[in-house]
Amino acid sequence: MEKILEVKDLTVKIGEKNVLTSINLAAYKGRVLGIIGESGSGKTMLCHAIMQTLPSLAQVTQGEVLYQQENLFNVSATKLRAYRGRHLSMILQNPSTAFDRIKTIESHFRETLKAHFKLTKKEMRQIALDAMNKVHLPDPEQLLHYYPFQLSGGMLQRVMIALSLAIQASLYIADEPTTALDTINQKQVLTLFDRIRLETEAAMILVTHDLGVIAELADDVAVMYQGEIIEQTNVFDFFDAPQHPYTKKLLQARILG
Ligand SMILES: Nc1ncnc2c1ncn2[C@@H]1O[C@H](COP(=O)(O)OP(=O)(O)OP(=O)(O)O)[C@@H](O)[C@H]1O
Repeated sequence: MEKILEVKDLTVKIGEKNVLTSINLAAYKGRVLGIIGESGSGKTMLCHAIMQTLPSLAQVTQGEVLYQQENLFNVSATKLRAYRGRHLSMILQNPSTAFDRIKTIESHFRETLKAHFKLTKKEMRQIALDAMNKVHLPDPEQLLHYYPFQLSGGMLQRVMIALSLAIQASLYIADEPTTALDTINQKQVLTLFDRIRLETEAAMILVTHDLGVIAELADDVAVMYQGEIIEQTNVFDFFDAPQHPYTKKLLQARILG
């Protein structure tokens, strides 16, 4: 298995409080790592630490985030920006915040592609159309002229995924990507992630509250509790042989629920 990203012994504080304590995890090519845990357990902070977008109050007191062997805490801001747009892709819970409301969908594709590749307008247009077709957006030609506010949340989520596909990101970090969507769109987005993982062999980190999402997509699971990973295992052992009392409780709650 090819390791794309590794977090080593990472501790992050806000004030006196450890929001992340000694986190160790890895994301592998073609595999989905599901991160599950209750509200406030540090899942979003971990995504921010990986993307190097921690709030300014947060202080990294120890540890590393290694992308292809390079510690992201030590790379220059320019290189980091290039990595972020090109290799590490964050799929947000609320897609509307990721778009500029005064720019068309085509402008978003152009800006993203221009930042990383030398392409003609025609080539960029074709890449955008191909990516939108892959995520089953209806009438991509027409959509290129639309503004973000003219699209539904589910469609915007798919445009965001299409943007990551267009640049061929090698790691997708999705923080509760389906929470804001209705059931039909949730299902479509999950199916899409599964296809992307198979077709592109990208690594994925998928943060969720939802055990159903874990069951459907994850290959490996990390359980977070109060800023720590308390259990990390493959998805089969997670459901069939949970070790930690908190994990057992989490699974029990689902059976009862
Ligand atoms: N800007 C901030 N300033 C201070 N503390 C923060 C800030 N953002 C988050 N925290 C704290 O960091 C801890 C981890 O929060 P985080 O948002 O990562 O949890 P989470 O597991 O993603 O929760 P949720 O599932 O509700 O999104 C929490 O105790 C939270 O109160």
